[in-house]
Amino acid sequence: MSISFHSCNSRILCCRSNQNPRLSHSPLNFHNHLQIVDFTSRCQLFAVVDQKKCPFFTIYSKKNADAAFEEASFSSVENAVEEFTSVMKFGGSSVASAERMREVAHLILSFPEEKPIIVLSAMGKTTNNLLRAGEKAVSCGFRNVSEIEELTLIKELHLRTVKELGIDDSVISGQLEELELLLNGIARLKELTLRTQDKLVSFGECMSTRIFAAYLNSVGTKARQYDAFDIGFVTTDDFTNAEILEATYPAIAIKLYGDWTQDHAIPIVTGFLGKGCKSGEITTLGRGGSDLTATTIGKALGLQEIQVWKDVDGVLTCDPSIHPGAKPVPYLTFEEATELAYFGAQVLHPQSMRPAMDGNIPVRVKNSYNPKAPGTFITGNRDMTKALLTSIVLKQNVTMLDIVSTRMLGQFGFLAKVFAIFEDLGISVDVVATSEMYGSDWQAFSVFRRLNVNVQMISQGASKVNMSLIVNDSEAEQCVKALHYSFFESSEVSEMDLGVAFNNGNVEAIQVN
Ligand SMILES: Nc1ncnc2c1ncn2[C@@H]1O[C@H](COP(=O)(O)OP(=O)(O)O)[C@@H](O)[C@H]1O
Ligand SMILES: N[C@@H](CC(=O)OP(=O)(O)O)C(=O)O
Repeated sequence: MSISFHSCNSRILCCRSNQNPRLSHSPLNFHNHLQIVDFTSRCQLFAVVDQKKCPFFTIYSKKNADAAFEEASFSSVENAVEEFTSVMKFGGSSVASAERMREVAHLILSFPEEKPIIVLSAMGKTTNNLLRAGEKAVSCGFRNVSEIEELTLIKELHLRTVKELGIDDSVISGQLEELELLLNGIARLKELTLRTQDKLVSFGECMSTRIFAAYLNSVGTKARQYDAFDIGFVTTDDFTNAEILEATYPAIAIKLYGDWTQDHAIPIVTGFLGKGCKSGEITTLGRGGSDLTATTIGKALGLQEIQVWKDVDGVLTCDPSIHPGAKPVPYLTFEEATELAYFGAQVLHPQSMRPAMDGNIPVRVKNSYNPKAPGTFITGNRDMTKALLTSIVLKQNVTMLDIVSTRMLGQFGFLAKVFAIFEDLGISVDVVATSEMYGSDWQAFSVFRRLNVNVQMISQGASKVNMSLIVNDSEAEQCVKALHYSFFESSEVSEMDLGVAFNNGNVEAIQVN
């Protein structure tokens, strides 16, 4: 068996949903976790949390919750919370300065009928600067920590912002002091573990939310800041890439609703952050994780809509930094959005659609710089009759492995053995194309033929929503532009424009990623 490695490839992906039957998501059944107990019109929320899974985290043990239920006649209500209508997440680019924060505040207050929960990311590129500061602290010597350029940038941005917003810097002075102390510790230890890294980056969201909540209060809009790790965002202890645990949903519903009923104030919640269920330490949900924070809150509270505010007019037909001609995609299904995110569309966090899908809650991707643009509306399913191609995603620097063996013919378990090796090495496999013998009899693409580009592999996703094509890295961006022109810019567009003729003759979906 010979194995050859092709490195420096790119995987190109255009995503188009086929007419999938409506995905049946049963809305989250609160009544497994959360009983609404109606005591003489006062509504209390009880959560039954498995203490074994989250030892440090107890709301009610099953026993005393059951006892409470027996005492009270309770009526469960459809939505756990009537009070909140939506969750609005604003990414780093939307809150990058004092001026942007003012714009976002104005945007929120321009929907008086809404009762939103706000999720914020760190300001601008603060997360990247925190990571770089941590890396420098490992080797700069503890006497030089205060000279780290990125630390200076972070301090200047946040102190300038509070000054320009007219709020007292005591809102973040403690955070900045603690940040410098942590960098000193990293410098003394000459070590930056993933656990420490999560604590380090958490300062970004902790500061942006404190500043924003203080600003809203200063302009007369009552707001309350929350660190997600303190209100029940319970995760695995997989630092830098933690997964949210089920216990999160009832916990945050209780906390946010409970506080609201005591004292109405707009919740301003840190995106991206959680707390490890065993360690009790701060974790992060993976880069771009604030999207997941927002959809988790949407599901937990059974909200009507989840809004993800970015610096682009929604999910676009390709990355605008590759092709400025990219256009907004008006509608997507959760499945399409997940595939696009998974295969590299930076615009959404790969895991973020799951809570929205589970709770069957629509997601709207909007542009905080151009709020009048309709954006992209993501739901369980959509009219596919006119859809030809949805979007093109490019994921660079993937490695393609050709496995050729005459002994593969008719052998069962061959691929299982191959994947067991990948599992042992901790390598995730994006796409697979198999045939009983090597190579493929795919016909060429007219677009690629015009570019004289050799497609090294084609693979259709199991979901039939996407098709991946492997080409050389050096040719990838021109392929994206040419495909984008063929499908989204030239007047005559047909499936045969791509000159695609697959074995089975039908073009379910083509990913140019
Ligand atoms: N298909 C796509 N549609 C929209 N944006 C995309 C796409 N692919 C990549 N992007 C990039 O994603 C960016 C928005 O995502 P992100 O940086 O996470 O925004 P934010 O920080 O505001 O949450 C855009 O500025 C754009 O450059
Ligand atoms: N600040 C974190 C979390 C996040 O989601 O940011 P943004 O919304 O700017 O993508 C990051 O940079 O990954």
